[in-house]
Amino acid sequence: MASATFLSTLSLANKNYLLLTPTHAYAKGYTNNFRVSNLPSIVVRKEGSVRSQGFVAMQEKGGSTLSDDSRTKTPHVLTVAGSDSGAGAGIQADLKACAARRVYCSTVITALTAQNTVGVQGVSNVPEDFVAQQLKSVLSDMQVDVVKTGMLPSVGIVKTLCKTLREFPVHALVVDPVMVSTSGDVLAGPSILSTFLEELLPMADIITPNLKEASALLNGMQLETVDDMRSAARLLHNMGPKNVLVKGGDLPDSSDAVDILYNGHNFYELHSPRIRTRNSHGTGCSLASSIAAEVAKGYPMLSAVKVAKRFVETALDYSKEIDIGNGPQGPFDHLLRLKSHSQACHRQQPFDPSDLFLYAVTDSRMNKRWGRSIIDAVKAAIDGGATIIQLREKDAETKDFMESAKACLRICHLHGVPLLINDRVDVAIACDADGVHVGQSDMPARVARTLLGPEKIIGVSCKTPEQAEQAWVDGADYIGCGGVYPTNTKENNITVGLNGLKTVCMASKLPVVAIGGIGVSNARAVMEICASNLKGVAVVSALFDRECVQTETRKLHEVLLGSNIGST
Ligand SMILES: Nc1ncnc2c1ncn2[C@@H]1O[C@H](COP(=O)(O)OP(=O)(O)OP(=O)(O)O)[C@@H](O)[C@H]1O
Ligand SMILES: Cc1ncc(CO)c(N)n1
Ligand SMILES: [Mg+2]
Repeated sequence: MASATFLSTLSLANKNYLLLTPTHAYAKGYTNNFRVSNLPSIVVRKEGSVRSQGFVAMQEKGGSTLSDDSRTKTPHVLTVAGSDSGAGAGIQADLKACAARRVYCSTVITALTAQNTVGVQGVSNVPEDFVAQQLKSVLSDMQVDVVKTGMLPSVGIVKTLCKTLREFPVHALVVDPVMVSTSGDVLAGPSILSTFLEELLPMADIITPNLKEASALLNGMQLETVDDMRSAARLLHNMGPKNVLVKGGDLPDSSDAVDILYNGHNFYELHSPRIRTRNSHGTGCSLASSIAAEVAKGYPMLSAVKVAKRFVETALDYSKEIDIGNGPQGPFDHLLRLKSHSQACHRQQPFDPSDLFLYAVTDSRMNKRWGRSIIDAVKAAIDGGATIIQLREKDAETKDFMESAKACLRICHLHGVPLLINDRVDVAIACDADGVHVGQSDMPARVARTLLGPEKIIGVSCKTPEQAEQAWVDGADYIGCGGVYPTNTKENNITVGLNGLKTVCMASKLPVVAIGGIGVSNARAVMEICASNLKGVAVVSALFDRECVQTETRKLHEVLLGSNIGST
């Protein structure tokens, strides 16, 4: 939409900079994060006249960046749409889709709708001048890359938008010509059609009508087949938008959800399997927002549409069982997070330090030696009284490890026992384990926390108070301290002894589990160091390098029950 012009040249730190507006810089591809790699670095001043005037100072070729002054551009979509109180469509869907697609989303609200899974019970338009005020607030301050429109309920609002966009040009405009909700309620009446066609469509980089909307824009043309969708796309393209996506979500008798993209040169027939679900309210808004998000990241239109369609399909598939509202069309879950909480067997319990009481750590070599599978080993340990399981499978192939971990997780959850994965944060994520245990040379706990999120359990092996302090700072949930006694399970492992264990316990607020050479004969001595945060013992050989895992676990359980764990 915008043509780039350099506004002037400026000298900063004895180097020459070209001044251009952020929008122009974007339009020319001069930004760092838009995949235009062989261009000079962009410098945005944090304070002072350059930034506050809304300009981007771009260093001339060959120079270096002003490092402490540089800012990375965050992809930004502005949605101009109606609010849906049920939060399945409209502004709320746009915010969730943009969050899921990882771009920033600002919002200009054009109307409030009282809406739920049954239908639309009421609509109240926002006054035109207040829509104008919202648009100006956002566009005059923030560097919006893409504007996406949804419900534009009056001619005045459409005109206001077009006027403001001429004043504040953006990189791209995505128009979802929302007219009628799936429940059949009118969201923008026929009175807006002529302004829509004459003013808004010619400015659009893409329009995304569904079958009914394409038909309304084309004077009631009948659309029943994919060929009809192609004809409609061509006719709509003649009205000025650079791309047309006719969505076939409502195409009768089609096993696939087929959309037609036309860019004036080529047709692309985009298929995805049709998900059988009640929860498809807001697919159109979400698709358009996701397209806007990908364009804001710098992707070309065809890739943006493909990614967006795949995202909607994945989210619909994921959300099939979500049960919200009593009407015919429910919302779906953009962030793919709701299901695990609604399924009882996956309910994540908060970490309970007393789970460290009898901590069983599997070992692939020992299992092999005794001819048992990892699943049998875990079952036997749980039957014997293990209160937490860690899978430590140093030799396993990743694929096998993942499959066994999933099976073990099911068993552990049936018994209310948490399952942790040693070292392999990727495997923990892939099988949605309860957490990980990492050593000093593994992935730092702080990084694991970022990847796993706030709820998962993270344990760290520590031998010293300094390591224990770092584990706390990094957000670990517990410390594994050892080797308390010499052990063959781990090569070159320094033994810290009971004194080392006590020192770490005293130095930390975190719960501690002792590890290394511990078994029935010495577990009591370990627990008798009397540190209130020593919550249990972790055991490998004493359980798994034995003929009967269940019997050994039970014996250890009895010894621990007789000790005074965490009681002082
Ligand atoms: N059941 C489904 N399975 C897979 N994809 C679907 C399904 N329903 C719709 N889609 C896809 O979702 C996107 C949105 O299309 P749809 O025709 O549902 O838009 P819409 O009618 O504007 O939606 P809204 O209810 O938000 O107004 C399209 O890419 C479409 O192909
Ligand atoms: C507010 C709003 N915008 C768009 C749609 C279309 O899904 C809807 N139902 N509600
Ligand atoms: Mg729609």
